[in-house]
Amino acid sequence: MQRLHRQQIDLEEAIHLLKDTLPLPGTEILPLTQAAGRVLSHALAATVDHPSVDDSAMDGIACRLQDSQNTPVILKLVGESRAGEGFSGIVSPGECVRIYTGAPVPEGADAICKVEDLQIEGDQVTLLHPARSQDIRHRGSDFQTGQLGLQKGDVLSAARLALAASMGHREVQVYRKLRVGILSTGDEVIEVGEPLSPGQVYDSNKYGLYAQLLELGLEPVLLPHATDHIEKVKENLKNADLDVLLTSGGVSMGNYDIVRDLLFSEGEVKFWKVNLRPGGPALCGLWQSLPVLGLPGNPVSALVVFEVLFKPAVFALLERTDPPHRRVKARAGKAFKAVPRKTAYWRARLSFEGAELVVQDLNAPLSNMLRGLAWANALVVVQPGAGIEAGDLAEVIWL
Ligand SMILES: Nc1nc2c(c(=O)[nH]1)N[C@H]1C(S)=C(S)[C@@H](COP(=O)(O)OP(=O)(O)OC[C@H]3O[C@@H](n4cnc5c(N)ncnc54)[C@H](O)[C@@H]3O)O[C@H]1N2
Ligand code: MOO
Repeated sequence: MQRLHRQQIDLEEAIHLLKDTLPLPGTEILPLTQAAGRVLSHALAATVDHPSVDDSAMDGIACRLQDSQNTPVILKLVGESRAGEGFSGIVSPGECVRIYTGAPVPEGADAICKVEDLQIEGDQVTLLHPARSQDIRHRGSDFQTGQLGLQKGDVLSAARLALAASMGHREVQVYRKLRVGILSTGDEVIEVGEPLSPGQVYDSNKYGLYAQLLELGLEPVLLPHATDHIEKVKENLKNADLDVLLTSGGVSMGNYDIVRDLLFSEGEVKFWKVNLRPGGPALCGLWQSLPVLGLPGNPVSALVVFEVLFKPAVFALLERTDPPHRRVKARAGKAFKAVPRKTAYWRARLSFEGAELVVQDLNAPLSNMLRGLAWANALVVVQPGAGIEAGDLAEVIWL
């Protein structure tokens, strides 16, 4: 068995080691309708120019700029340019063409006067205000053929999917979703819905982690609950076809901490214990080449370690171009205490007081107090030995 003693490491190092333990998922090609929220595995370049021609930004008339500056002025209407069907002639001096938004600007014209600034009577158009060249959208002014529009690691938001379509892509190549097993351990942990005897607790971690995995765009796989016996755990892992395993419970100093025992006796431990509160006993390693992240059993610890360790590691693995967290500075409404040698992540509530962001403690400091986490919309980051006094500016992760 590997020695049960391990040096505590900092969170940044833990994120790095975990990232190096996770497998890079393969890729798949998806139609745009199935790609929302997925991460691009390749950059995307435009296959067309956008706009594809010089077109009008306004409904109005197209004319020559030099004909239209001394208003009012009367121009002769000689035709029409509609979106999809342009005017085939040339706009000569003193002439104009009716034009609509998105329609090609005809040859000879270099300015647009919008319909609100015109009076049209038969083929006589009176411009009440000068036409503007700025109301022409030039070919390729949004993007040109070959120009990179999206990068590897970009998450496909609504606007990016729209951009992909606009650039001419019906399908995109994205990372497959990692299949992540969720395994709860602990003899006292029972399924919600069953009668609860004293000393038992409902399995909340399973559901919290399930939702966190969905939010992260991964595929959660619920495994049957394991009792505190190593053989049972191994049995549950058979045929599970996983890329990664998240366990909860059984990683601390108890005699029945089976995840810890499994990795130390039969696996390869990458790290055990992180300078973190909550979540100090987090454990990471390989078991039969399966990456395992052992989350502490305490419900707040399990979900916070997912948020501050697992999530950033997945972002780094996929080289996502967005940061895993929105970090802001906020005025502390109350003091937040430091923990010796550990970075603390206190559950808190962030809100605007006037123009200022203020962060309040939720008075639920213990790692079994799920109510506090459920109300929290922020984590206050307190560096070791550097407590935050009421009124100080605090570093905050906005959840
Ligand atoms: N002597 C020491 N004891 C403990 C230490 C330590 O450093 N020295 N660390 C403490 C910290 S910090 C944490 S966090 C916990 C982590 O313990 P485990 O990961 O081994 O978890 P368990 O002992 O199995 O359970 C802890 C706690 O959480 C409840 N639990 C477990 N699973 C679930 C679940 N799926 N849903 C809801 N609640 C769950 C369990 O009933 C326990 O109350 O260790 C400390 N001890
Ligand atoms: O650090 Mo343990 O994770 O609560 O309380």
